[in-house]
Amino acid sequence: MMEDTIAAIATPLGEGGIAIVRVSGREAVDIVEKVFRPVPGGKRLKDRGGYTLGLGWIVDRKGNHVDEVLVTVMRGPKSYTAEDVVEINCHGGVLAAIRCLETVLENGARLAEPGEFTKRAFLNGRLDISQAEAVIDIIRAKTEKGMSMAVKQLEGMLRKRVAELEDRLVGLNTMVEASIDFPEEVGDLDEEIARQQAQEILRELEGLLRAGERNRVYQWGVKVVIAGKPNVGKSSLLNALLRKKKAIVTDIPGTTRDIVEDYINVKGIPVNIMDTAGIRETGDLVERIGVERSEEVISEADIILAVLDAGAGISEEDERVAKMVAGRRVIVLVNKEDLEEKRVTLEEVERLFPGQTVVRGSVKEEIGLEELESAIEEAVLAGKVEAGDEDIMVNLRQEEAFRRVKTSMEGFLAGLETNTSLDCLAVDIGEALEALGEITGKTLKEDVIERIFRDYCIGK
Ligand SMILES: Nc1nc2c(c(=O)[nH]1)N(C=O)[C@@H](CNc1ccc(C(=O)N[C@@H](CCC(=O)O)C(=O)O)cc1)CN2
Ligand SMILES: Nc1nc2c(ncn2[C@@H]2O[C@H](COP(=O)(O)OP(=O)(O)OP(=O)(O)O)[C@@H](O)[C@H]2O)c(=O)[nH]1
Ligand SMILES: [Mg+2]
Repeated sequence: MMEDTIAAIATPLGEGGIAIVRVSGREAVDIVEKVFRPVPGGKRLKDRGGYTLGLGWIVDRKGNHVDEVLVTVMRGPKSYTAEDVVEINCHGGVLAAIRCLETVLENGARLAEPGEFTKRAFLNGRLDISQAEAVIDIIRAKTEKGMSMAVKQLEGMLRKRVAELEDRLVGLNTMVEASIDFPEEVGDLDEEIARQQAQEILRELEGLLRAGERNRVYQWGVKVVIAGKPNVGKSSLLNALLRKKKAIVTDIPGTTRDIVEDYINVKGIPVNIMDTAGIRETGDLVERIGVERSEEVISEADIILAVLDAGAGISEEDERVAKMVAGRRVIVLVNKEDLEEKRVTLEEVERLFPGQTVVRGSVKEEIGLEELESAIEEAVLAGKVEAGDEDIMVNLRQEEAFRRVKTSMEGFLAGLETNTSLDCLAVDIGEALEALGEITGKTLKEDVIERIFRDYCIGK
């Protein structure tokens, strides 16, 4: 149990219906008791049962009413942190929340660090670290899909899978240790069984790593940059995908100069989409800076949407764009297909962007947009979709640990082949178990734990 009692505002600072000041720790009830005055006939906090609400006033040292509030008591271990928690529900104004918080801090609570409530839930064993990490993923989720995967993680999806792996490893370890400790009784290690077990563990690890890599895009999203020469319809495309008139569209080449960006949801993938200045040689200083910026963001894109103008035909400027994006993941949109006179052939597009996905359409007539979104999804998931992969999330920290488990298991298998000593095999398994423990937080070092929670919001 932690020493200090911590407090923070758990809701965003701004005008709203209600704001919550959360207090957690051994003295949570005592501290709030000092500043809470129940309405006549209402119970004192000490006498309240867990998970009940009481109406009253928060009063400061001078006896002034700070705000009218509802107070919830949740007694540990039945609370978010597994400690005594008191939540003060005050009116949703910035000052109401700050004044209630100050009153609690003046009476012995300390301001909580970012993520400290969740950290306590972890340190007190209510959540493992993969579930604690899921809490922040839920808060930051940008699409339904990202949200639903984070919720599964909070429910303990990865925790369960790691526990199963751990069971298998412990089983394998028992086999090896028994042969070391009681060679007469159990005899030599049955290498065939050990090999099979290790291979099964490896297969499971590979599945988790694959699913993790694929599913991370639903959490983090991708950066898609619209590129092309002036006047092909890049800004029109941005607006069409956003379903709002965000960027200025005119028939004057060189309209866009700044990068215009926003987020769209493409089949559950959060896409940061950017419109750029049309690429061309220009004497206009402002436009030239715009073109430089385009080149910069193009170089950082995950996917480039290269737009061509079916009516204008291929020009030197298109060649320049093609060179710029050669070797990258590109989706080509041949735009303005609604025009009578078409001057762009598929052969030319194929020559310019060999092997890339081509979509023909018209932003003006809203033709080809669906196909474009599917092409984005395909490009993002290219090579990553595998039957049997599930909605499991594996973040980079967890992935790194899984890779170490994998390396140890490969070492174990190699050891079996070369008849290494049993002691060496036991070391491999020990290392695998240690790395696995980092995923749930069993064997995490203090500084890593600190780093994980530092990214959280105050009050979480
Ligand atoms: N007002 C409020 N709303 C909130 C939270 C909160 O802490 N306060 N939460 C978080 O920020 C989330 C809810 N998460 C929670 C998870 C577990 C427990 C809890 O008390 N668990 C105990 C007892 C469960 C029971 O009643 O049996 C336990 O697991 O032992 C509370 C909140 C979202 N909404
Ligand atoms: N006929 C036709 N015109 C289009 C289509 N898409 C865009 N346009 C027109 O093409 C012109 C240029 O569109 P923009 O979206 O401003 O082009 P841009 O590529 O952003 O141009 P810059 O910002 O100058 O690089 C506008 O007059 C649009 O209305 C289309 O599918 N068909
Ligand atoms: Mg534009």
